[in-house]
Amino acid sequence: MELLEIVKSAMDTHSVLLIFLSVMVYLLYVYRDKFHYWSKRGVPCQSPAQSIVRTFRLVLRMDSFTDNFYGVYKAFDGHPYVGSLELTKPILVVRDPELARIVLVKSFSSFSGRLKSPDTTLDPLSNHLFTLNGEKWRQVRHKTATAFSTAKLKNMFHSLKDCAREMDAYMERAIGDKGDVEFDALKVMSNYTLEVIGACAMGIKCDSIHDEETEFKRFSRDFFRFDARRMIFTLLDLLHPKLPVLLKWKAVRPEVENFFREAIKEAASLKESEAAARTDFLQILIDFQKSEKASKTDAGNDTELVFTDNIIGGVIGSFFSAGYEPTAAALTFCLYELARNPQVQAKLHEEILAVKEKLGDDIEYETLKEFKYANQVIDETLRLYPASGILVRTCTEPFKLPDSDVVIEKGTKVFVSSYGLQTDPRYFPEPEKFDPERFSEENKEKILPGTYLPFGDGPRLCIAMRLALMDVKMMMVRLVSKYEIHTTPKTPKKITFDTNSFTVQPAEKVWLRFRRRASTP
Ligand code: HEM
Repeated sequence: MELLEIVKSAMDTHSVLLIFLSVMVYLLYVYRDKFHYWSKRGVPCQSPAQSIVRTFRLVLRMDSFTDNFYGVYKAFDGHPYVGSLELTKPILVVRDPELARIVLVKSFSSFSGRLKSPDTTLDPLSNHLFTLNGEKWRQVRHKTATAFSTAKLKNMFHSLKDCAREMDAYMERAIGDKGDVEFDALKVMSNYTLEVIGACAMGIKCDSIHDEETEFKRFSRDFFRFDARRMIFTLLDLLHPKLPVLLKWKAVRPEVENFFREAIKEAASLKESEAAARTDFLQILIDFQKSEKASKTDAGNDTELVFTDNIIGGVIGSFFSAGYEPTAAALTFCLYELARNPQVQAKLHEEILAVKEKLGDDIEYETLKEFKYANQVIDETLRLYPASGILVRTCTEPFKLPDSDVVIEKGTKVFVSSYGLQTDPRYFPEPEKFDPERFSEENKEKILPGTYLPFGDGPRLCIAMRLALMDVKMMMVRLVSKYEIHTTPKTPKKITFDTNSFTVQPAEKVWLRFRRRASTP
């Protein structure tokens, strides 16, 4: 029996409690000094027991990441920051907009790290933009960002439209003569966004719209999934950073790694044999690699490439995972809120009719700009459901917190609770109310910097923000122009967050009814 299976079966029994209680007692004894790290520095903090319970709730997937840190945010009202521990390591939770801006933007040089970069030999595909740090991250980010220029986005828009047409055909077939259909919205939107990311990332078809459990779907989900394997990896890493390496424990499962390696190899060899120029991310990364190799040969330089095959694999794999899940969730949450707020949906539909009357039925890249209220709906949705309720940074050089003597030491992780800030009544009155007017032209200006961070902020801001917004907006507008969206008796009254995912995903199925509009032929 594989070690993982043994641990999994153990988790079904009470022995798991016993194991963790023993670990807690052991840790409390061995690391008793470290538990007072923050209180010794005069920083308001969770008690050691609270920190340990919080960490275990996270590792055992009893809380989502967002809720876990939101608990800290709520409990320390009036404090700009809160000390806590990840088992024995100090972490700082930021709950003040100005400090959030300092960490993410103004003092980026002191907080340029995010997660620990995994061992490159043991776990090569785990090295990508989310985990790279320092100069390597800067080089990869700088080059990869060119894949999201306006010209490239315009090209991607054509791929989006092809996928949207396929989606239309799927919806129409499902609705048939009945006039309406009930869908698990996240599933259908995930099928669509995976198809989009396949086209943009590798110029391929994933064949996911027709609802089959394709390998692309399974492995893209698994790339970042917070499953039992990753839970053990996290725990080992927290106990001692060398443990995963010593035990040869990889964050990305070997099957997932092999799948992406093979898929990339196949797509790359197809490109070699094609005459037409390609503009997908993989092609762009391959081109970087080629020019890097050429310039190193010319200069007689044999230093390691930035765009190695492993980095290309990691970037593409992470794009698949980070690309399709949050975009699908954002679309699902938009549709959910539109269904629950018919007056908002009616206003959006009016805007769509007005724009179509002015510019014609076909939505083009330029036309998208006209849908101002659609932007407000998306902005408000991402306020209530940000893809990541916390933004993580690692301190890369000692930093003195403003107006205090507290120095954040190199290596300390800093968590900005974006969900806490975005749902704080001080910054967003009646925070639970879905109100797109908060983002109208005149109200938008009143939003305090550092309180609205759905794509993060600063140099590590989501690299694909413009693509994601274009994708969500186009599909939402298309759907609302053709269908009325309604809740059903099965639609959850309130969204709870999935504890098995790093990103904000609904824990329950979001059932919605799509009814063909009378005016649609
Ligand atoms: C609605 C959809 C999306 C949302 C809400 C979202 C949100 C985010 C957030 C909050 C971060 C962290 C930023 C920070 O730490 O400051 C992030 C980072 C990132 N996102 Fe997205 N994202 C979305 C779609 C995508 C897509 C489609 C891709 C890829 C095609 C992508 C690729 C990335 C990458 C690579 C990073 C890491 C950037 C770095 O550290 O340099 N995201 N995203």
